[in-house]
Amino acid sequence: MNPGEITLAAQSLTKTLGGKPVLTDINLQLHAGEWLGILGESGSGKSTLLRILGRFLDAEQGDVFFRNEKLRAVSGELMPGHKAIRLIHQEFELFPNQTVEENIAYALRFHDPVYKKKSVEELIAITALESVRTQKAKLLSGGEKQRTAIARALAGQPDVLLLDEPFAHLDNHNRNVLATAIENLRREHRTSCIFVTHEASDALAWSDSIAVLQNGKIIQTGSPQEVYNAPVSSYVAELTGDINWLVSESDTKQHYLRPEKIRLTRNPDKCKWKGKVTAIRFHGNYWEIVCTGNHQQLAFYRTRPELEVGQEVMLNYAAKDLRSV
Ligand SMILES: Nc1ncnc2c1ncn2[C@@H]1O[C@H](COP(=O)(O)OP(=O)(O)OP(=O)(O)O)[C@@H](O)[C@H]1O
Repeated sequence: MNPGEITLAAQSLTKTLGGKPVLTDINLQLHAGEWLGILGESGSGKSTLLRILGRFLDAEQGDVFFRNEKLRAVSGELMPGHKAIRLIHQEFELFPNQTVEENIAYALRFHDPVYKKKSVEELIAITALESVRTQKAKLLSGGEKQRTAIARALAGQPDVLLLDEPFAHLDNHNRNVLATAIENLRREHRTSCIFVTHEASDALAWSDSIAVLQNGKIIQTGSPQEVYNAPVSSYVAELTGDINWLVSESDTKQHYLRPEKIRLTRNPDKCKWKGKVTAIRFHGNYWEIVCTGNHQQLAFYRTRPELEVGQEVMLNYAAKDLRSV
């Protein structure tokens, strides 16, 4: 597959479930090797969209294209799904009484034994499953089950991987292991992927591009930096990270400042906002300082605990960082 080639595309997809519009006029393009994150709140239609793209569900209107070829309706196929597009559900659907190796090998059952053995080894290494390779699937942790499902899907050498909330319910250790597996995947397999998540930090960290889904509509697409730094609405601004809204008497626009753009200053000439510290919250690798002044609240971050509740602070920020929507 050529880099830049469009692997999977959705054109004007519309879906109603239980009489309710769940997806409206969805247009998407996934390029070869690209990771597209679909970011949306619970109920925004993410799983439904993945099921349509993975060929498990038909849209009422619109089409799905794989390498420019319009795919036939799922209802007209003997089996749902598509060989080149692998959807990994949140339930993983492993064989519970088979080991990790056996679950992966099952996907390679039509290959010769030498290739099969080599592929299983490679996939176990990529997904960091060495320590549980002989364990039955039913005894695996959620993160291990998920990586086994990813390894098994990769065994079929799909062009597109569809991941439903890959980071949900993972503890920090399993998140880091999955992160390493994803990095291996991107480097060694160049697999294209669409993953859905309700966590902005995951979408920002793992996507080449992001599509924001709100009530079944894509309201913004762009690189993680574009979506974070130039959100199209207050909804996207708040969905993608912490926000301070600043009231302005001079216009009707909404102005905001990301907390990481705010600095402390001792120089009254540089002070743009004055207030008192009202709360200090420890987040492990940083402190969140909440201040109140002139009937407004503002939060910013510090890496050292040098402030106290009740202390007066003067704050400064660059004019370009005061954004408006
Ligand atoms: N079979 C169905 N019948 C009726 N409504 C449905 C059906 N399946 C999903 N829905 C509704 O469609 C909407 C979108 O569901 P979907 O599972 O796609 O959202 P989601 O963004 O993946 O949510 P979550 O993050 O909570 O999994 C929800 O309001 C859901 O209740």
